[in-house]
Parts: sequence; C-alpha cells; structure tokens
Amino acid sequence: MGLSGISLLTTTYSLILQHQSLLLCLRAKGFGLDLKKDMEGVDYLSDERKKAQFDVEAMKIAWAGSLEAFQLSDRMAKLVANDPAFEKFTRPMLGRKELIKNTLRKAAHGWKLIVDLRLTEEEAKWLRLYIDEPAYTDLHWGMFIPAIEGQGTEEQKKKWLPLAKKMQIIGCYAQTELGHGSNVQGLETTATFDPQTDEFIMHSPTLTSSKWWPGGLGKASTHAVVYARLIVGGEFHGVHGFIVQLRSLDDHSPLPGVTVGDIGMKFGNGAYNTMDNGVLRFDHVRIPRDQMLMRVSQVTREGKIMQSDVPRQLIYGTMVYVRQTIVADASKALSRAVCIATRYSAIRRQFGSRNGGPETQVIDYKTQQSRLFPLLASAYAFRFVGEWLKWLYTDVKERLAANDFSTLPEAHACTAGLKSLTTSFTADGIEECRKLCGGHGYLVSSGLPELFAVYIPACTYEGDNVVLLLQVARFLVKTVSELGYKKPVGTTAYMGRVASLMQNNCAVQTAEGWLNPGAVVEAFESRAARMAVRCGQQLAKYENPEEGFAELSADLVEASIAHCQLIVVSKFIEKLQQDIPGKGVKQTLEVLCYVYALFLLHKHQGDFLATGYLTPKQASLANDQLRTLYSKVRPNAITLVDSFNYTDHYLGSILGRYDGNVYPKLYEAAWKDPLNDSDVVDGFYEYVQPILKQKLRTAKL
Ligand SMILES: CCCCC/C=C/C(=O)SCCNC(=O)CCNC(=O)[C@H](O)C(C)(C)COP(=O)(O)OP(=O)(O)OC[C@H]1O[C@@H](n2cnc3c(N)ncnc32)[C@H](O)[C@@H]1OP(=O)(O)O
Ligand SMILES: Cc1cc2nc3c(=O)[nH]c(=O)nc-3n(C[C@H](O)[C@H](O)[C@H](O)COP(=O)(O)OP(=O)(O)OC[C@H]3O[C@@H](n4cnc5c(N)ncnc54)[C@H](O)[C@@H]3O)c2cc1C
Repeated sequence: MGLSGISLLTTTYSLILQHQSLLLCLRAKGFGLDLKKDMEGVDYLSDERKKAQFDVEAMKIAWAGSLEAFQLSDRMAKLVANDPAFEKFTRPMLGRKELIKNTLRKAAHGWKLIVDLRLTEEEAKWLRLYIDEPAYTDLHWGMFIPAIEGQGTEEQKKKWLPLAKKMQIIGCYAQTELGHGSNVQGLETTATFDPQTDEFIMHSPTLTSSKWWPGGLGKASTHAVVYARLIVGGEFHGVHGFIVQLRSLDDHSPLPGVTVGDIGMKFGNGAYNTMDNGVLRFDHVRIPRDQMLMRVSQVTREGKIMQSDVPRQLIYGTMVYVRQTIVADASKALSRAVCIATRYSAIRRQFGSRNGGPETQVIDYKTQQSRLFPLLASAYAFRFVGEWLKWLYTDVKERLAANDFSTLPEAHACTAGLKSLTTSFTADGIEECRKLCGGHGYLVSSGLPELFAVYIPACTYEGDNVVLLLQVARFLVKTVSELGYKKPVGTTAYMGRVASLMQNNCAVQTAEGWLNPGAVVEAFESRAARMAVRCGQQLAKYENPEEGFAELSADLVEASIAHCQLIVVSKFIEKLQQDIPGKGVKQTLEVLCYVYALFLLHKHQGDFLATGYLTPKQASLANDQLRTLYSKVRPNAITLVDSFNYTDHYLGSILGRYDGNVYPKLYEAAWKDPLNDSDVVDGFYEYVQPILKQKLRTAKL
C-alpha cells in the first residue's frame, strides 16, 4: 500500500473514532452513560502534523525570538494553564459584579505567584498575558509606571516607582475626557498653581472635562497620572501629567473632592468588561507641587516655568511605548485566531465524499486557503515587525537618556503607523477567522467572539487608527518636502532614491520572477514613494497647507498605509537575512514572507497599477505565484500554528484544541450551559404554557 493509501486509512480511522466518541456522548446524555469514554488522548490532527516539512521545535524558537524567550514564555504559559484559579470557561456567563470580582481575585492570585515565586518583571509580564483577562494591572504596569519612568525626574522616580512596583499604590493613566480623546491639546481638566500653598489645584470645570475611559480607574486605582492644562500665573502652559491620589489607602473610599466610578458595560460578554474603565471629576483637589511630572518642564516654588532641553513631545512618550507593545500584541491576537481557524479547518469536512469515503477537509478548498493563509503569514509578519519595533524603541529610549532626540519623530511615526496597520488588520482578521469556522465560530466556546470583542478597541485606544495614520502622513509629507536638502534616513531612506523609484518600472516577467526579495521590496518602495510624492504635489496646489492636508486626508491615509506595509514587508525580508537555525525553518518562513507580500500586492493592486509601476500582466503573475505559494503552505499549516506554542487554556477554544477533538467537546460544553440545568426552561409556566393552552375565539386565527 502506498503512502497516500495509508494516509487515507488513518484519516478514515480518525473520522470513525470521532464519530464513535460523538455517539458515546449522545448516548451519555440520553442513557446516562460515561462521557469519559470519548476518545481522550487521541490526536485527531496527527496526520496533519506528520506532513510538516520543517522542524517545529526550531520554529517555536524562531517565533519566540530566542531559546531563552521560548523557555520563559512556555514556563509561564504552563504555570497559568495548570492553575485552576485561572479557569475562564464561565467568564462570558458572569454578571458584571461577579466578573469584576473574579478579575480582582485572579489579579491577586497572579500577584501572589509573582511574589512567592520571585518572578522577574519579564516573567510577570508573560504571566499576566497568559492569565488572559484585561485587568487594572495592565494599566498599572503598562502605562502608570512607564509614564512616571518616562516623564518623572530622578527624584520623582525614586519616590514613586518603589511604591508602584511593590503595588503599595495602584495607578492608571487618566488622559482621555468625555469631550476629548484624540485631541490631547484640547483637554479641559486644569492644574492651577497656587504659589501661596505651593500646590496645584486639580479641577474639572465642565462636564466634558470629566476623565472618561481610563482603565483601572473605575474601581481599582488609588492613584492616577492625570493629564491636565498647566496654568501658572493665569497663563496656559500646555498639557502635562500630574500624579494624583484618588482613593484612601485605608478604606479605598474616594478622597474629598474626587468623584470616581465605572463608565458601564462595553461590547461583548466577558471580554473587556473585566476592566473597570472609569469616570473621574475633580472639585478643586489640591496636590503638592512636586507631583507634576517634571522631566519636560518644571514649575519652581516661585511659580516660574523652566523648560529642560527635553522636547515637549516627550509628554506623549508613554503612548509611543504602549503603541510599540500593541504591535507585538497584534501578532499574539491574530496568531491565536489563526491557530483556532487553521486547526478547525483541518478537522471540519464538507462535501466531496466519493464512494462513502470522507468528505473534503475545508482547509483543502482554495478559497479557504486564500482567506486563511494570508492571515497566517500576517501573524508571522507582525511578530517580526514587532520584534524590530521593540529594538527601535529600546534604541530611542537609550538615545533619549543621553539627550539625543533625533530619532523621536521616526519612532513616533513608526509606532503610530504600525499600531494602526496591525490592529486594523488583526481586528478584521479575527472576524475573518470566525467566518472561516462557519457556524461553530459564532459559539462563545470557539473562543473567537470574546477574542474579537476584547481586541477591537485596540483600533481606538492609544490613538484612533485614522488619527494615527494622519500623523504618519505629516511625517511623510515633511520628508518629501525636505528631499532637496535633507537625506532621509531609517524607514524613509528609500525616499532618497525617489528619482529612480519614480522612473523605473517593474522588471518581473514570470510568476517565478516574483520570488525575488529585491523585486518585491522595489515594488513596495515604488508604490509608497509615488503615492507620497503625488500627495506632496497635490498639497503644493493649496495656498493654505492645513486646508490642503484636510482636503487630501483620505489620500494621505492611503499613502501612509503604503509606507507602513513597506516597513512590514522589508522587516520580514531583513529577518530572513539572519541566521535562522532548524531544518526547513528559513525556507518555510520565506514562503510565508512571499505570501504576505504578494497577498498585499494583490489586494492593493489598484495602487500598484495606478502609480504606473506594474502592468496588469505583472499583477496577474503575482497572483499566479500566490496560488502556488498557498499549495506550499498547506502541508505546513497545522505545524505553523503549533509553533505559536499556545496552550489550550490560552486559546480558550474548543475548535482550536490541540488534539482536534472538537465534536465531543462541543457537545459536552453545550450540556454545561446553565440553560440546560433543567429540561423545562424557567419561565415556561408563566409565559409559554399559557400560549399553548389558550383557546382562541376568533375564527380568523
Ligand atoms: C496596556 C494596553 C491597554 C491600553 C489602554 C488604552 C490606553 C489609552 O488609550 S491612553 C490614551 C491614548 N490617547 C491617544 O493616543 C490620543 C491620540 N492623540 C495624540 O496622540 C495626539 O494628540 C496627536 C498626535 C493626535 C496630535 O497631537 P498635537 O500635539 O495636537 O498635534 P500635532 O500634530 O501638532 O503634533 C505636534 C508635534 O508632536 C509630534 N508628536 C505627536 N505625538 C507624538 C508622540 N507620541 N511622540 C513624539 N512626537 C509626537 C508630532 O509629530 C508633531 O511634530 P512636528 O511635526 O515635528 O511638530
Ligand atoms: C477600551 C478602551 C480603553 C481605553 N483606555 C484608556 C486609558 O486607559 N486611558 C485613557 O486616557 N484613555 C483610554 N481610552 C480612550 C482612548 O484613548 C480614546 O478613545 C482614543 O484615543 C480615541 O479618542 P476619541 O474617543 O476621542 O475618538 P474621536 O477622536 O472622537 O474619534 C471619533 C471619530 O472621529 C475621527 N477623527 C477624530 N479626529 C480626526 C481628525 N483630526 N481627522 C480625521 N478624523 C478624525 C476618528 O477617526 C473617529 O472615526 C480607552 C478607550 C477604549 C475604547
């Protein structure tokens, strides 16, 4: 018997086993048989795993970034998965009060582990990630502490950071207001210096100045970094951060003059409702002068404003830091959804049965592949661009510490643009994964609805995605306008070759011709450069540049997307120039890299054609190559998602189970729903039976 014969037999056997276990479950419900007899321990995806053409363990390390990073993340994932305190199956069924209490309990348990096991900050970060429940701790560690680190003086850091790091105070980041989020300079909360008492008076003068949205503010935080208009001597001196105590450290009650609470339920069940996003108002609350974060500007005892040589934009520094982490998180969320959709697509069968044999695995449909594999490739692309962005951020941070601010504008543009690009794509990608799972994807037990509901605000928080792309556009327009006398560097270095990028057209003649990193990068560079230059030319026609910018903003957003996609493609290609150990690992990643690039080229072929860089024939050749690449991904699909090394606990999905034992577990889960606690539904006697028993008098009905 040939290999394909053996494989057919094993597949059929797997199917029979699945059907048998389903039958056992069905009987279990009907006749009280033992549910445990379903085929626990059988790997329904083992045939798929045997198809791998690369070393999965080595790919896990490539995904994690290093052996140490892999081991650390794996250890934390298992620690959480094996601890029943972190169970999350019932989360979407909990009411809001229970939900928040449950989250507080998990956060406390997590903190106990961190202290008892003496975990490092890096380990603690991974532990919180795998607990997988948005909580006040995200903002405490993710924004409150970084805000003090980035904007505090040495003295302020010495005072506040030990308290925060030992969790003797809990902090949040209170910037957004009811009336203003994107427009930070439009914030209305005031911090007025009182030279008599050497204090700032924090005040919310209008309803719209109420702080609105800060995570952790609603119920947990004792302190906040509050962004407010600095007023000294009756004059406005820009928006600054102030450390303000909100609640008593004894009984947690709000301090005098502070009104604080939760803003209410948000999208989805469970999901982001575990977070206490809050509202906050001040009625002339006094804080000592030294609680203004004073790295950028200082207010002296006499009420003089002193500017340090640190640029004003550093006030926005925490956002640069968090946007960078959000890019890394995009790859986690997308890879999680893709892992679920890929495993389930290999289990799910529809149509195509011949002679009573098994139906076709839906993953073998070319349409399924053309929707799923670009998402898989994007998860890897975002992982690597996230790694690069982390490097860029670390580099900027070191430069800032040495008072070199030259790379801050680029860091701002890259973090803003990539945050926007990756979160928008990931949010759409999770929803696509739900559709790829058909009807079962809509079940909460698929894990996808909650993942989607938790993820989508990433398109809004830390800067609305369109507003952020407009920031990139400003950076690009500036770069283009300076081309005559300033050499562009970093991610805009390609603009230095603008003349040739505008003139030269694509040389690819065959589908194989697209398997060339140089050809791919040049295509993306030419498209981005041409779109940016075109915007620059259009803008030049306006007398008032701001009016022109507003008028052309939709085109500017497109140009920014082209620039950011170029960054992701280039960083993936650069990654492949490194030494990546493991049999077949680099080759498999090369396939994914081409999938990512050619998928984008196909999707945005309008840009490539309209800018005149590609001919329709060359665009069509790229699409031909893409189909071939999908066939190369197919045998590796399951092991490529195994390489994310996600535990079943973290995935939280019956469809994405590692062992593929989907149907019995779906069936079992249905019976755990509280609605099935009784056969006759609550409310039947009040509301249903009277209808069934009614005797209608009218003949018409
Ligand atoms: C742990 C994860 C959970 C996350 C929970 C969520 C938390 C949050 O959402 S916190 C709140 C986040 N809020 C935002 O992101 C607000 C978005 N708005 C802004 O960032 C800014 O207001 C703006 C950038 C959209 C506009 O700033 P503005 O000063 O009014 O306007 P300009 O365009 O004139 O910019 C002036 C100048 O500053 C540069 N710049 C702007 N932002 C930054 C930055 N973050 N870092 C460095 N530089 C920045 C900008 O490029 C301009 O430079 P020049 O052109 O050289 O003058
Ligand atoms: C779940 C969640 C958690 C959050 N956590 C925090 C937190 O911890 N701390 C905190 O301070 N804030 C937090 N926020 C607030 C968040 O940062 C803001 O909501 C975000 O910055 C967007 O601002 P906005 O709500 O003012 O949107 P708006 O600016 O009102 O956006 C509305 C629409 O207008 C468009 N728009 C706005 N300005 C422009 C423009 N110049 N040009 C073109 N279009 C424009 C936008 O694209 C969008 O379509 C959180 C928000 C959410 C949803």
